Parts: sequence; structure tokens; C-alpha cells
Amino acid sequence: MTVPVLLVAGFLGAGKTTLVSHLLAHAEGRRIAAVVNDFGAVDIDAALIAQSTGTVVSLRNGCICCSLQGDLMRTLAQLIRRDPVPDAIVIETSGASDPAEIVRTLLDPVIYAATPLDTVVSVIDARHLADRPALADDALWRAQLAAADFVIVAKTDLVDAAELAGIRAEVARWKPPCSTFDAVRGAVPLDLLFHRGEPAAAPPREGRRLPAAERFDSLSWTASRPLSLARFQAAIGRLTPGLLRAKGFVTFDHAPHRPMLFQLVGARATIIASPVATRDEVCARLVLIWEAGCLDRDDALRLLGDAVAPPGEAAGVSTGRA
Ligand SMILES: Nc1nc2c(ncn2[C@@H]2O[C@H](COP(=O)(O)OP(=O)(O)OP(=O)(O)O)[C@@H](O)[C@H]2O)c(=O)[nH]1
Repeated sequence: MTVPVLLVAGFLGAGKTTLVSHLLAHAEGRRIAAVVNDFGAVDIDAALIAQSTGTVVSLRNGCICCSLQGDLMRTLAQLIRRDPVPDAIVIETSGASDPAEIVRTLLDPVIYAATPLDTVVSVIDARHLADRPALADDALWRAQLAAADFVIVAKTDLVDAAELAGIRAEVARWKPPCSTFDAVRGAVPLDLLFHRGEPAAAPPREGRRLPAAERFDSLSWTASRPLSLARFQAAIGRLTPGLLRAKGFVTFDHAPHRPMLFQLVGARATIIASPVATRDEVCARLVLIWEAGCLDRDDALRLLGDAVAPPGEAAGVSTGRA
């Protein structure tokens, strides 16, 4: 019995979790197990995906392309011993991962015999690339594209036709020829991703890239009291120039029983009602990710600490965006 593997790669915040959640929610009878690698120590992605049906295993506090390869192999071995056995396994890499390294692990003959790598997809954030064309010069971004059998251009609702044409041309420049699919909120037909084809081969390495642990730094932060929205907006405003990605659950003093999901990709921040319940005793659970040297950890901790509403402060209410 073999269980095919779909590997989902893509830069920080590109839309991987959204895609995996969509796949699990539209599994159409397939039993899909998800393995999620969060770069930070807090399993935000696993919590978001767990609300969809299916099994979710979280591998965190490291990258499955460098430090967690053994954990990945053990997890795959455990998943195929489950009863019932999953029909397919989706692995969501962290946005800091080089998929070529994971492909190499998955092509290990013993792993491949039981859980053959079927497809590698790379998710590209159309808005981020339109805002920051220099992203295409990033060796990690290009490595994530190079490893893909299939490219998903996500967030196409946030770009116009001219921008989208430019993005497709950029993808074709780095990855010719390659199938691409435009997706809004991860809406990709399952048949497109789950097929039995020729196994992916490890792509040649391009240039030297720093291991994720050296290139990126992350901070996991929790608060036991609700935040002030105005103070949180001010803190995120100060942190944004140095940040690549931030996400997590927060509650505000004006609505302490209404957990919110905060997401920041590039300069774009959103706060929406949390789709998942959070633990009551924790009022905020955030992960911040930045390029090493671009943010001072102590400054970040101080700014986040300042966002906690002091006891007795009148709750300020404004819009739902940071
Ligand atoms: N407008 C729009 N937003 C999207 C779309 N796909 C994802 N997003 C938003 O983009 C943000 C990041 O999406 P995620 O799916 O968490 O991205 P990710 O690649 O898993 O992020 P990391 O695991 O942190 O690297 C979230 O706020 C999503 O709601 C889309 O098609 N359109």
C-alpha cells in the first residue's frame, strides 16, 4: 500500500495554508492527512488547518528542510500505519524552506516505497510580487519555484490584469515551461494536484543559499491579558518595515471574548474574526518572522509588550485593520 505525497512550497505568507485548508475542506471523500511545518514555535497554521476535516500533524520550531528531516520521516511512517490509511498526504513546508532539500528526503528509497512524492507545487503571492518585483531575484524564492512541477499564482483577486500578465511572464522567465494555475483563496481543483505522474526529481541547486535558521529569525510571543487595538496598531506600524511575516491570534480589551486572527504579509495586514477557538488563558499568540539583522528582538518584545492594554485603560475601538 502506498500513499502519494503532495508537497506545497512557497515564500512566507504566499497562501500555502489557505491552499491546504481548501484541499482538506474539499477533499470529496478522500482521506487527506496534512503535515504542517510552522517556522516559529507556535503552531498557527496547524490550528487553522485543523478546522478542516482530516488529520493534521504539526512539525514546528525548525525547518523540515534542515533540522526536522528525521521528524518528517517518522511522521510519514506513523501516518501510513494509521487505520484507516490516508489516501494522500499533503506536506506544507514553512515559507523559509528550500523544497529541494525536502524532495531529497522524500526520494530516499525507503520513504519513496511507502509514500511516493507525487507532485510539488509552489504557491506565489501575486500581490507581493507585484509590490516587490525584486522578490524574483531572491535565491530562496527562485529555489521554491524551481522545485515545482506546478505553480499556483495565489491572491489573483488583489492584482489587475496587467499585473497578472507581468507575474506570469516573470514565472515563465524562471520556470519555463511550467503549468500555472491562478487561485483565489486556495480554490484549486483537487484533480489538478492529486495525480500519479512521474516522480519529481531533486532539481539542481542554484547558487548558495543560507539555511533558513541562519537567514530568518523568528519570535513567538504570548500575552495573558488582552491587547489595546490602538496600541497594537501602533506596534505593528513600527514593526512592519523590518518584518517579512507575522500571524497569530489576538484578543482586544474592547471584545475580550472574541478572538481575532491577525495576518501580515509584506506591508499588508489584516485582522478578522478567528475561524478557530483559542485557549482562554492566552489572550495573544503571535509569530513574527524577519530577515536576520532587520529587526531587533528586544525592540519587538518591548513594542508588543506596550500593546497589552494596561489594567483600567479605557478600551479604544477603531477599524479592523492594523
Ligand atoms: N485576498 C486574498 N488573500 C489571500 C489569498 N490566499 C491567502 N490569502 C491571505 O494571505 C495571508 C497569508 O496566507 P497563508 O495561507 O497563511 O500563507 P502561508 O503561505 O501559509 O504563510 P506562512 O505559512 O506563514 O508562510 C492570509 O491573510 C490569507 O487569508 C487570496 O487568494 N486572496
